[in-house]
Amino acid sequence: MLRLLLRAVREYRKESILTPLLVTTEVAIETFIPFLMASIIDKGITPGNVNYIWRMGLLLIVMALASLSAGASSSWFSSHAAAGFAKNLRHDIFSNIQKFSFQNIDHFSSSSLVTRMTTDITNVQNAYQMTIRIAVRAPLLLIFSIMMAFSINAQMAMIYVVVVPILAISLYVIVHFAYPLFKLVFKRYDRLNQVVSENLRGIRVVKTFVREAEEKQKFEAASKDIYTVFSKAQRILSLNAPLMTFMINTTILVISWLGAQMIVGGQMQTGQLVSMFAYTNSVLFSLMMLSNIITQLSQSQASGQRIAEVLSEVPSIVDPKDPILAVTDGSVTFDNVSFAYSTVHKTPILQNINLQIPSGALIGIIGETGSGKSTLVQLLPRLYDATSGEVRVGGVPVQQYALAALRDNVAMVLQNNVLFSGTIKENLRWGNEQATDDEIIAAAKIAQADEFIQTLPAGYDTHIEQDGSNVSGGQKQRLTIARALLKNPKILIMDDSTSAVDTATEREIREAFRHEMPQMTKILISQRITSISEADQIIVMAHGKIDAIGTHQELMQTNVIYQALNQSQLHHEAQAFDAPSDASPIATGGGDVHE
Ligand SMILES: Nc1ncnc2c1ncn2[C@@H]1O[C@H](COP(=O)(O)OP(=O)(O)OP(=O)(O)O)[C@@H](O)[C@H]1O
Repeated sequence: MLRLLLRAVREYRKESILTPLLVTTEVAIETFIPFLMASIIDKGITPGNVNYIWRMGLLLIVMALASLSAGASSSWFSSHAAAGFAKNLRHDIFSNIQKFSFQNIDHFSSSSLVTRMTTDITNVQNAYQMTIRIAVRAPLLLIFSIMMAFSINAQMAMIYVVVVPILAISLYVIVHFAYPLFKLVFKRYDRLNQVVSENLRGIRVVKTFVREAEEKQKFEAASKDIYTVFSKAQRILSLNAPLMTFMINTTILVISWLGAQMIVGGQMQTGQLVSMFAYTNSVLFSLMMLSNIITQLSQSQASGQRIAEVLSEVPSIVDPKDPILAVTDGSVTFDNVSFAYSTVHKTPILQNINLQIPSGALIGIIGETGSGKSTLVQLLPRLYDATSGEVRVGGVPVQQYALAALRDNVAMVLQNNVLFSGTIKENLRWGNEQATDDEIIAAAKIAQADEFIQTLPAGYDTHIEQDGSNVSGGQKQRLTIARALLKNPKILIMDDSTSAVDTATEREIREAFRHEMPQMTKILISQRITSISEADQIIVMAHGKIDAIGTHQELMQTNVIYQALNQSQLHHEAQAFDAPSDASPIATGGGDVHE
């Protein structure tokens, strides 16, 4: 784990090395100062040697200044190095996430990835700064002070041999119990992030369904969970402070008592006792620092592990060794394909799919919800890879293509596709950065988006808000279709992506597809029979299998599921027709069904 994280030090190596070097200088000078003080007292003050006091006093000031500047610069370098290290870590994680397949993202969940990129990185940044500065300073101060104390009075310094191991063992026990709780805290943070991001993304739905109170409850439960675990961990850690204080006071008491005896017995001088106090303070202070470091590092260890997990996650879908860069046509073959989302829970979502789609065909896919329609088409641009069997596009197994080439040629429009903040033109150019204005308008015309874009005050330069919140559901869908068309793909998949478009406009889109892009294979997934009834072939999916393939007429004759779907939709339409006009869900020409 450590090696993986430390790769992010990179250009901050110089600062990371300079910091401990400066800290060593600081500590070496700092521990020599009490020794000098003792000698000023015993050789200067006690015998009244003013000259000695001046000389040593001056040296003392120089040493104090040197220690101060070494300390200050080490502190500056350490914060600079830690901030840079965190910046690089963030960059590395983000770059790796960009390579993740859907499967990799499913593995972590997006809210957990957010916690890892924010809270966890801040923890590791603090830990790094601590490691290169205080984690060097504390043990050095401990060792140097013990050495100096032994050189002054070995008998008295023996007290450290008792105190240090007692504290070390108690610290180990405390951290041992606190560490698992900190690991748990971060899992709770994931949950909190999930609640918050879900709420913010769905704020309109929350308000429409008046679910604010429930959402608040969900948030409070997640927040309380963090509080409970965190305070339990802190309760264990809080044992640390009284233990330290007890040990410090006992040690000072023992040294005072022993020191008084020795001075009276003539085995020790006053200056030496003063410096022993100073070293005792340093030893105990460094132990306190060490205990803080250990507890802090134990918290950060959980964060480090979570970051390392993301960094070491191998993208499950990558380019092959000698990738094919061109897709020759839009034909599709599924050769005995089965698929399961998780390698752990192996329940197959698709089972033994065999399918041949000729290039340029218009294919409809229908089936009850959860029957595997979206899963089936997601295998084409390799959003997921088949668990067994082979998926071919243009006669070539999809795994043999360069991912960019494959995805440029297999465009997908999802039901809830996303628009980004920027102008309409900028959004459409996601499909093709080089697209001319004429090409953009042509694609928008096919997607039946041009008409409404022209009515907007700034036309194609109209600004789209984040998530496309200032356009209607149907307008958004038409823009995302235009964006996909600009790729000029060999295969266009529309996964329920006209669900919010009224039926008349939807028909115009289909007509435009037929006339303007006959070479392109078009795969339309829909819940509405009217959306796919004109397709060359319709695939009926049920429970992850193909139940039937045929034209609308054939399926109406032979397929029970298709007949049932048709029947229920006719029934719904009739009900809608009978209903009072202001309650009618049937949209009329040009309007969209709002989300
Ligand atoms: N990322 C995922 N991880 C695990 N299971 C999933 C995932 N996506 C879908 N599933 C499961 O796979 C099954 C098929 O889902 P899929 O989205 O392919 O169905 P669908 O026919 O497109 O449904 P709908 O018409 O409602 O969109 C469902 O049982 C669903 O719960």
